[in-house]
Amino acid sequence: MTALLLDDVSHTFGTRVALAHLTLGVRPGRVTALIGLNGAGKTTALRALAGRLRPAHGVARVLGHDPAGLPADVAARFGQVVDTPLVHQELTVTENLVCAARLHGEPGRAAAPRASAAVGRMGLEPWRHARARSLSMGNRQRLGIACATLHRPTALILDEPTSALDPQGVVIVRELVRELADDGAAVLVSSHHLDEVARIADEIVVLHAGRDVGRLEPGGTDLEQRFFAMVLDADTRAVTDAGSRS
Ligand SMILES: Nc1ncnc2c1ncn2[C@@H]1O[C@H](COP(=O)(O)OP(=O)(O)OP(=O)(O)O)[C@@H](O)[C@H]1O
Repeated sequence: MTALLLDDVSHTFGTRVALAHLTLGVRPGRVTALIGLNGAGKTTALRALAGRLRPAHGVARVLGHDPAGLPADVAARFGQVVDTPLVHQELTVTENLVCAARLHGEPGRAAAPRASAAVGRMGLEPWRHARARSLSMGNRQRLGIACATLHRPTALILDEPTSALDPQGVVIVRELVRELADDGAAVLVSSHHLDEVARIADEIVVLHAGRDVGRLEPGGTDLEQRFFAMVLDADTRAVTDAGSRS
């Protein structure tokens, strides 16, 4: 079964095309990376899966359901960090994690140990009792990822999860994502960093101007060169198509 699905999804903001006929699916146990230049459409694709945007055309599905109205038992198996993390600024790190555990259906007695384990896992011990609003950007990102993953989701979407992280945080997130996938989760992650996603992804989808313009083999060589060749080729085709229409 495809756990995360975008089927022929298109969306525009005014005249600006954000997504054009994007189809992709992530199966359990797989990590798919969406890679593209600024404005390529990565966040829009993830917002459609997070239920934050209803695409003008096409279908988004999380574990077989419309993400805008996930049943509670399905929401409890889903994790996401898209746009801003679901973190309450006035709560402490531990309180946020307990809250996230409860929201994802953990019984009361299990929430505190889950929160404690997540604090350790994400390297947040020194800030365990700090309010979220006082955290640095990187630690806020660590907390957001912890809140989205401490219930061990079977479907997970992460929008640029390492953008604010130091090298230690990058390794922590890399190992966490790979571990969840190896335990059977379907993970869709967006990034600008080819070398980073090449280490965790089973498949790399190149998005450009809202379109899927090709796939890169994570273990392949010259990824950067091949990425730019795909983007250039897509731009050349777009200009040629526009010319032949006029
Ligand atoms: N709320 C919005 N209103 C208007 N235009 C939008 C909105 N959200 C996205 N866009 C436009 O849609 C296109 C895709 O944006 P999106 O944020 O999905 O790209 P991205 O690949 O995530 O970019 P980045 O790497 O910079 O985060 C861009 O041209 C962007 O300007």
